[in-house]
Amino acid sequence: MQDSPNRGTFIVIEGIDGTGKSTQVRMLAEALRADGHEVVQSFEPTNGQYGKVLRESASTGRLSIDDELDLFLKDRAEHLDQLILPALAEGKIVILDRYYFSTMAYQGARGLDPTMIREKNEAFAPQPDLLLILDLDVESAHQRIGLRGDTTNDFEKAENLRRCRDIFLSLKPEPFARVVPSTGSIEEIHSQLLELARSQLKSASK
Ligand SMILES: Nc1ncnc2c1ncn2[C@@H]1O[C@H](COP(=O)(O)OP(=O)(O)OP(=O)(O)O)[C@@H](O)[C@H]1O
Ligand SMILES: Cc1cn([C@H]2C[C@H](O)[C@@H](COP(=O)(O)O)O2)c(=O)[nH]c1=O
Repeated sequence: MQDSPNRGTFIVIEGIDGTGKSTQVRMLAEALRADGHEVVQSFEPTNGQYGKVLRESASTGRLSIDDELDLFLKDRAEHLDQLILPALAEGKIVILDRYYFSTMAYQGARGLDPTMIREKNEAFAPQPDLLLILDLDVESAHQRIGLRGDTTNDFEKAENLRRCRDIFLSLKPEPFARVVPSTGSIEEIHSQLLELARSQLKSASK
């Protein structure tokens, strides 16, 4: 899909469950607003009609792989249409907690070909300007999920997350991707992400 001209900046934060994505999306959005930017923050799966079904399936039992892929694609198309593309067209910064790289990783970990998943997504979903992949070993990620007060769900089984992590790391050579180790403190990781985002905004304004 072609990028539209005069658009805002599209930043995506990815990684396996428990790496700190939601924490960092919130902090990055606040810091960029403090810099004077208009920022829209959001997440996938959304709380829309398709996203709700997917969220429920994490505790009630996963759908068939075909139905799961179909619903993630529909949820994303609706998200792009209703929120992401309008905000970018207005020149805003959009920061997402998960996007189609999660589909490559999680539905790829269930056996689908990540390249096929990517092609299906990129037929309608624009690439982000900056993809920040938080990387953490599965054991530490599970500890953090436990500290948050949650038990692990059907998407978060250790073997599944190991495969997801490998697929996320396979994206490292992409020119728009940066892998950031998530082993440091929340503040340390925030500083790194903010520096990468500011540098992206600076190069886009040249
Ligand atoms: N760098 C860090 N060091 C220690 N704890 C952290 C760090 N980052 C986040 N946490 C804590 O780990 C837990 C999980 O963080 P968070 O919910 O942001 O992760 P997430 O990647 O969004 O998870 P999920 O994908 O499951 O929604 C939270 O309790 C958060 O406070
Ligand atoms: C976008 C997307 C998400 N998932 C999975 C990954 C998570 O385990 C759950 C819920 O997300 P949250 O960030 O923990 O709230 O959904 C997926 O399998 N495929 C996707 O495309």
